[in-house]
Amino acid sequence: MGRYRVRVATGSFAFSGSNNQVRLWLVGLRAEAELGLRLRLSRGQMEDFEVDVSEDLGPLLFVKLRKTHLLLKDAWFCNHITVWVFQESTEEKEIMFPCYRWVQGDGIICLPEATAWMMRNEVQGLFQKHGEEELEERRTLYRWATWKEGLPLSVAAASEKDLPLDVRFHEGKKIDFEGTLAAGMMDIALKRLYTLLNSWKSLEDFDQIFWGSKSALAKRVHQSWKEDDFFGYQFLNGVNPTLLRRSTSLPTRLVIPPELEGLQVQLERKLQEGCLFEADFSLLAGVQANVIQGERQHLAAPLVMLKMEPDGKLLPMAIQLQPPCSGSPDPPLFLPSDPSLTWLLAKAWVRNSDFQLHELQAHLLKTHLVAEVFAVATMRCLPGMHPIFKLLIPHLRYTLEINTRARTKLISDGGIFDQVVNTGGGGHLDVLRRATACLTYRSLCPPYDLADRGLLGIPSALYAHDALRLWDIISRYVQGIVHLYYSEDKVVQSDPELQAWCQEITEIGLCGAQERGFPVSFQSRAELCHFVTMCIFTCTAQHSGINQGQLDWYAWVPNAPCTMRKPPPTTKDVTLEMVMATLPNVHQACLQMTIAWHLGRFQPDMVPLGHHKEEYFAGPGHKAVLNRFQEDLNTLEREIVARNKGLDLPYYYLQPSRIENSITI
Ligand SMILES: CCCCC/C=C\C[C@@H](/C=C/C=C\C/C=C\CCCC(=O)O)OO
Ligand SMILES: [Fe+2]
Repeated sequence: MGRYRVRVATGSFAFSGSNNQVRLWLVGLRAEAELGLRLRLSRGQMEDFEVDVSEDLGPLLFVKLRKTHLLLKDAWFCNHITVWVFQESTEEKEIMFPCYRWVQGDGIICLPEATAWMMRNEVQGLFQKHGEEELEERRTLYRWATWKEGLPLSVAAASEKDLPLDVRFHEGKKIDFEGTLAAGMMDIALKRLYTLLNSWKSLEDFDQIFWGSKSALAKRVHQSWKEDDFFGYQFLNGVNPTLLRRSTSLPTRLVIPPELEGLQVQLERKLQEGCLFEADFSLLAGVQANVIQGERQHLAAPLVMLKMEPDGKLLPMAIQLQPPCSGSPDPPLFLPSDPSLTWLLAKAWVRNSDFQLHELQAHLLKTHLVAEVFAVATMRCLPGMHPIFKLLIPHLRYTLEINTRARTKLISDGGIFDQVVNTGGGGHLDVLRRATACLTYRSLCPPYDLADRGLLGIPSALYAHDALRLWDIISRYVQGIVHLYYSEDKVVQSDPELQAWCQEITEIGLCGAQERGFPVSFQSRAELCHFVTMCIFTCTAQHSGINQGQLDWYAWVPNAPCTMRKPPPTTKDVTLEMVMATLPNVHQACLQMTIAWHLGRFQPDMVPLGHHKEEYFAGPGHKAVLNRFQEDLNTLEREIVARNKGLDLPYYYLQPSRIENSITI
């Protein structure tokens, strides 16, 4: 017997409230009691009421709730339920029952109290049983599917409408996503009309479509895209900082003709000095190019050699557009000393190739699709009371829906890639398969990836610096939470749900990725923390570092052409007509600008890294860990803002306030 105060918190986004009636039960170790209330819950409200219960319930384990409707079914989003227990001679006790899910239909939902996992082996196994039943239901809701062979598995959903309501865009996000896309398409129509009667013969003609709100950096790209140091800078701190590596030898594919002996000497000298770098796009070699409106597009697989100057600038030394092919003449090397249009076209080919590997390998595969594997495995293997579920779930928000939309609109038959990208038409799937086949665990962990690529300790490598700082901050946060639950390595080893989660990611979701360094089990807290840090880093910092730059670097199309309509040059006599006939046409350029803007813009309902409002954990320990995380992020924010003040080109993609808490776009 006792007096209870109950608080019911409803979500604050559109349609969270419900006109249906909601009934509640308190379930204790010794008994359960219906609270006899018929609640109608309003959006964004916390509604309190007090009840006296005659039975002796014992320690509260669950709250059960059930929504009943007379006529209209009206889903309700339950944030959480909090119960205060008043008993004689004891302090009032607050017990939290997190939910953060839609309550649909008239089934009974059972919410375990927030610290249930700590008692999973006690209370007559009630929590264990609840977790098993929960996973049984989740495994029917979240099923693996093979969208295309050779790619990571995805969630089974033909379109976003097939996804469970709990992982769908909330109404505001959906309206914003679809509304701005429609506005972007209008933009294209206007630009097409405007350019209809005008020429498309010079590079300046791209100015005709370069209007509308532009970031300061996009305007700078428009100004400086032809400059060699600006070209080199992008490999370090542009939209795709994942390809550059310090050379350890001259690449075997680099064939230097005798007449360029001087170049050979320079390259070798830079190699000896440790300041020779390379960007190798060999992954694109032999990929079938798209056919757009009956016009064959073309692809290259460049190699770029660059030198790091003492002032931190990265300058191109030579570009080889295609790898040597036996039985064919050696491919020409394009040099900064070539005629300006020739050198500019060679750089444009590199930028087009970088567009392909950035969007397909660095962006789609190594953030979106990998995050989707984490999301599906988490929903299938970890019950809501599991600490790793609670730690990860805020970083998986909206990812299943944005990826499903990408599969149906972007990389689908007739999607954006088929419409305007030179790897479209099936080549993009070939690139995704090749990239998946060489996707390593180390490449998703900046301390290893940057070391392997020889990019540690370079003052002008701002992405590298900020990525390492964020990795350490996230790692401390993960360790703080994990150590609250796993007191020693044995507890990790003996957690079957955790081990199943790891195995499902590596062996099923990533299709046997143990061959590429991914773990199939966790033998220690350190291994668990490293893996979960990689998950959160990928879903937050890495995606922000790779996604945001589309707005800045892809708006001026000649800097990142989505397609190339003529073959790569094989001689040095290049004309402006060749350049304009090669770069995207008006329609292709307009669509690129619209999609790049749509995907790269700031999301209106974005949640900054570490600032999710959902409270899955209970108890002072978690709050202290989360507070420390937020303090560390604030410190880094100040560091980056101060650093950027002194930079000609500020790097802000990994500024914590600009990092979204999950992959939502
Ligand atoms: C040309 C840019 C390709 C970017 C591919 C990389 C990652 C996927 C992307 C998510 C996209 C999600 C949905 C598709 C968005 C717009 C297409 C709409 C086209 C249409 O409706 O006609 O990450 O940001
Ligand atoms: Fe994205």
